Amino acid sequence: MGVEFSKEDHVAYVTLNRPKAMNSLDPESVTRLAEVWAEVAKDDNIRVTVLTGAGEKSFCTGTDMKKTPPPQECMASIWLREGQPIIPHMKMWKPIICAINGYAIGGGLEMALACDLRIASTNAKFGLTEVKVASLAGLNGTQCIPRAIPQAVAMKMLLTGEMIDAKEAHRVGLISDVVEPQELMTLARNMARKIAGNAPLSVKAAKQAAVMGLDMPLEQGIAFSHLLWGVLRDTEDRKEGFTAFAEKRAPQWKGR
Ligand SMILES: CC(C)(COP(=O)(O)OP(=O)(O)OC[C@H]1O[C@@H](n2cnc3c(N)ncnc32)[C@H](O)[C@@H]1OP(=O)(O)O)[C@@H](O)C(=O)NCCC(=O)NCCSC(=O)/C(=C/c1ccccc1)CC(=O)O
Repeated sequence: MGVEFSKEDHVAYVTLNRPKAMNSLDPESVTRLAEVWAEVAKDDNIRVTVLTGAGEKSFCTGTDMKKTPPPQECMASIWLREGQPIIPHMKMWKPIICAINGYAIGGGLEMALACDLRIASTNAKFGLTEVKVASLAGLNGTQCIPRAIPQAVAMKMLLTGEMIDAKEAHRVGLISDVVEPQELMTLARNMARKIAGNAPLSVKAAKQAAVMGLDMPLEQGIAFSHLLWGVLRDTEDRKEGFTAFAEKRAPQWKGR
């Protein structure tokens, strides 16, 4: 199976599973990913997702260039019917952690950029290499990489197609943590459990405020954030959070 999907303790694990092809995305994997993200979005038991790749060499090297023929349909009809194939399916207020276990190239790095947290193993390498194969980092790369890291480094990556290693990615802030390959999933699981242990509506609101606020002037962002706080103010979970603190016990979240 090109994509594995499992759930444990409010955490979903999505694993790209074509290690012999560096976990590149063939058409079947793209279709399956859309189904998996739809399930993640609608399952109230899932509070956070870890996206990773099988094996130790590669997270994902983007489009499977050997198994992806040009579609028979013209772009206009595809675009006006369903839009983009990958990133829109990842749009949700539940956080996604990308555990990058090797190469994150082309569409692979673009998927990582669509995640909220990026952690990587020491052997990871990052590149938007589409210009080397006469294509474009058109899933989100041309827009998200200059917003994620300093512009000079972003433009160098976009225009040369050169890769950067995990140390450099950490230095420029593309990833938050770098660990030895054998420690990556432990870190991902611990991070996911920490997030899943927090109040689910608060976590979603924090993501919504941060993501939507990035496109707003500061004053509007702060006003939006305060209104979101107001939305949470009267929830059962907020009362439970304050009561549990006073009673020195762990809170029991209901997600309402
Ligand atoms: C990652 C590499 C640098 C690794 O090199 P290495 O020498 O270590 O290993 P290889 O022998 O090269 O790889 C092993 C095995 O895997 C196959 N492989 C690797 N990547 C791909 C791939 N992307 N497609 C198909 N097959 C792949 C490789 O052929 C080997 O197979 P074998 O010979 O054993 O049968 C190196 O592999 C490398 O450079 N890979 C290509 C990375 C790349 O260029 N990625 C960008 C792809 S384009 C893209 O992602 C796009 C996304 C997109 C944008 C906008 C809208 C939709 C999609 C652009 C697009 O689709 O147009």
